[in-house]
Amino acid sequence: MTQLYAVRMDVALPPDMDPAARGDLLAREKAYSQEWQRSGHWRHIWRCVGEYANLSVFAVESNEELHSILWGLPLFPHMTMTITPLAGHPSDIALAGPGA
Ligand SMILES: O=C(O)C[C@H]1C=CC(=O)O1
Repeated sequence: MTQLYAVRMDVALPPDMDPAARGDLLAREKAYSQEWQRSGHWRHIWRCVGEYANLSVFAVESNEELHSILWGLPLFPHMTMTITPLAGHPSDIALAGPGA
């Protein structure tokens, strides 16, 4: 069964990182992220205003699958992550039947 997770990723790159290496890393990160978005596993990605951070929603089959996707991020060694498993909310009108 598909499970939803909110993942906040905070990025901290070394300030003295070589600009070419930084550019290559970010290009690989973008390609990897967009591949998982196209597959439907990475449902949303939002920039956290004023921060080098994003808030993303993943749809995966297991903790292990999410771990594998996150572990593969080229930026993973430079990220701190906060992961929140999501459950349906009883007040969500999208989950209620007609007339509820
Ligand atoms: O910019 C970021 O938030 C970090 C990272 C996550 C996906 C991506 O393309 O970059």
